[in-house]
Amino acid sequence: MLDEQVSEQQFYVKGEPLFTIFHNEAEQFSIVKIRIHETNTSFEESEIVIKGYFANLHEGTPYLFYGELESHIKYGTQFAVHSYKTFIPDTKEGLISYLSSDLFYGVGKRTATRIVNKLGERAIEKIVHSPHVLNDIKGLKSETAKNIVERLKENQGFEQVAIYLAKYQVGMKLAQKIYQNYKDEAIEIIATNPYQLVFDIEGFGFKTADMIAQKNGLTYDHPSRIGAGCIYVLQQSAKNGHVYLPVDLCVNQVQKLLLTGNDKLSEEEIIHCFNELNTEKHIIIQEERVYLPVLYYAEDGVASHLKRLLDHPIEDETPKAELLKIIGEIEEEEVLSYGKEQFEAIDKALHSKVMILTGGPGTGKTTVIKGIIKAYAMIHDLSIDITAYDDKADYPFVLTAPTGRAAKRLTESTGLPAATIHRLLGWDGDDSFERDESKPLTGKFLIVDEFSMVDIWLANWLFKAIPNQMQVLLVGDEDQLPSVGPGQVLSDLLEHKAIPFVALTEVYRQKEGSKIIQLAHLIKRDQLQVEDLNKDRDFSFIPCNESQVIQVISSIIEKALQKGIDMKDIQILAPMYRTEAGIMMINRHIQQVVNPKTNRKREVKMNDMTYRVGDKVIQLVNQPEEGVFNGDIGEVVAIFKENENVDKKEQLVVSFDEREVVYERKDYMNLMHAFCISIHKSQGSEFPIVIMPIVKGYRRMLRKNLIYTALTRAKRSLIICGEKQAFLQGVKTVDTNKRFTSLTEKMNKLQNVVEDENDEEELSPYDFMD
Ligand SMILES: Nc1ncnc2c1ncn2[C@@H]1O[C@H](COP(=O)(O)OP(=O)(O)OP(=O)(O)O)[C@@H](O)[C@H]1O
Repeated sequence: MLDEQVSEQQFYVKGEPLFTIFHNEAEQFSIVKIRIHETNTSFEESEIVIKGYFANLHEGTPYLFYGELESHIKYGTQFAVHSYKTFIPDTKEGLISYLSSDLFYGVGKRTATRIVNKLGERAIEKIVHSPHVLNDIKGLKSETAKNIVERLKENQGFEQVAIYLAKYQVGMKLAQKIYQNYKDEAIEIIATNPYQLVFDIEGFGFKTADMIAQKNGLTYDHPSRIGAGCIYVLQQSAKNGHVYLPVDLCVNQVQKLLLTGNDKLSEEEIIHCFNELNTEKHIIIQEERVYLPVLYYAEDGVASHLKRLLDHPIEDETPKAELLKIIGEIEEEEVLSYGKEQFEAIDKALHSKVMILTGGPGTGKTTVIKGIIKAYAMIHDLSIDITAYDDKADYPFVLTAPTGRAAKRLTESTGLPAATIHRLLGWDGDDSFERDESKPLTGKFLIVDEFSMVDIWLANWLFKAIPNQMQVLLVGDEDQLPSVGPGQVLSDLLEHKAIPFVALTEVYRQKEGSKIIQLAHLIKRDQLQVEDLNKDRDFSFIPCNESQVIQVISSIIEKALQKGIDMKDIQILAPMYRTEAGIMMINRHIQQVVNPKTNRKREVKMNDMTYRVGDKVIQLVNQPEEGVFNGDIGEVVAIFKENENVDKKEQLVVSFDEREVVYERKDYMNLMHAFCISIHKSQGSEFPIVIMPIVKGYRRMLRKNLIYTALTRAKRSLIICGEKQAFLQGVKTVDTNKRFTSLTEKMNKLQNVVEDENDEEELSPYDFMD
């Protein structure tokens, strides 16, 4: 008979986890095999599969699970858990094995026995209420004693919070953050004012707060609800790229969001609440604009750091004649003659504190970067060879780009070391960096490639870390998609006009006969005609309708593989995930073509996906501790079963360029198949062969900058398949979703630039409403 820890009306299973069969990290849903110690159900075997939303279950620790038996056609009898808690044993043996379980680091059987001998069967209660009782245990280090108390408190408090939140589908990670933030008051705060969590806990959404509030009877006009609604609206708009929202538009969106049946909040009520949020610094209202503070200060930071840099002009001016001589020598070495724009770009970059270089594909951006580096080195009598510097911190050139692939490309094209911006700045894996004003970057000349991908937050961190004396060159293609994160830093800086810039327009690669480049520039200049889609050496358009697209892609790939082309060199790019010809469907079919099931190849299933050895996969989140980042592409090279490794866990090993990363089942969702990837994820990368389906079903996404970005990823060959009409319509559709940003204006103010009134677009907030 169990003690009073078990409520008699409920079915329970008391037992210890043996291993996890399935774990969904996002939802914290797990299926776990349990060794049964005791149960009041009719289940008679010694082990059972349980399922439910759990906080961290420790193998070997006894738990009490409440719930009910369920019978599943395929999986047999399972126990569906409604709630659970750690089972604290009250027998001497039970307590000893509990205290020596892996829950309490550093406590072995001997120490556990000493604790129980000394404190008796109510040992846990005594420790939690009077931790000093552990002081007298022989051989127990004070650090270990402290750890025991913390784990006990944490485990009990945290479990309660996790159980409470599991009802609302809030996962363990978030529950953990909430518990850390509020400790013992967590449940009280969640129940009485869940909206508070939207302010305090990153990742806790308004919708969840609203759900909890409704269950707990909070009214629709609760002041915290309006505040949380406003934060939610601003967070959502940041996901769409906006740095702020005009007050009118924000009020309107909050009003829509908070509409409950017939209960509509008045504009006055909402504005009143906005003013309070502003006073409490949860939002910033300025000039009829509403900002999230983090974005407001990021924008301010970019403007003021750029001003700081521009206020420290370059001191040595190289005479024109000397520069001409130097550039002439470089032309000889490189066996080319710089075009007029290219010469201007080199000259200006050498004489400017900060310069922006833009240009489409093949206009010579890389050629110019190399020219600038060589000329700078010659003027300042410096070596370009990094091995010539004993201390790497003395190396004058700092090359960087926003993604790993873009940085790698920069290294390949210049022959110089380049790193991602995150690595350069020493990212802590969360929300800050090691490098800033107090520990700035070292070096003399900073070159940032693919700058169109840099959002306002990252730009702020980057500019913050640039010391006064460093020269800066920002390189990008303004016609590409803007950054995924909020802001449009490159185009805002170009609009500001006070930073020197050169736009390269003459196309050099076209001279080598590239149809891809020609198409890119025709799209850029809005001159593309249907005849331009005729077949060429490096381009073809295969007409087909939406239902045929996957079949067509499959046969293109089959033929390519027969010709001996490596699948690594082929990349399918599509704009949408879930349509008939979307990324998910394409991946599923292409996996059959490229890497079909065989008896020899191991595979694992995860929801409706099967990962097989040999599959091409893409990383979906940043995992800096493993050295893999969102967008990295790799290959599944091994799959291990639980009994094949010391961790006793199923494992999937992916080989990325230089490293192998081991994924446990709970991490599989950080991966996806990558035979086809989204155009957004392809930014900053290039592939020898690109296959690009374009059909009317993608209509919602087909925009000039999206198609342009996809097309310019192809290095050697581009195959488009689909509907010509959809393509032609897409390249004519300009992305009118202007982002609300105020960087240009802030820079103009700081630098006293008078705005040209004719430049102001006639836009009102209502242009942005659905
Ligand atoms: N002035 C020049 N004379 C002759 N060839 C040139 C000149 N400038 C560039 N090229 C050649 O044109 C091609 C494209 O140049 P580069 O790679 O520098 O352009 P890019 O703008 O960096 O292109 P992408 O963005 O596509 O990488 C290269 O083969 C380069 O050698």
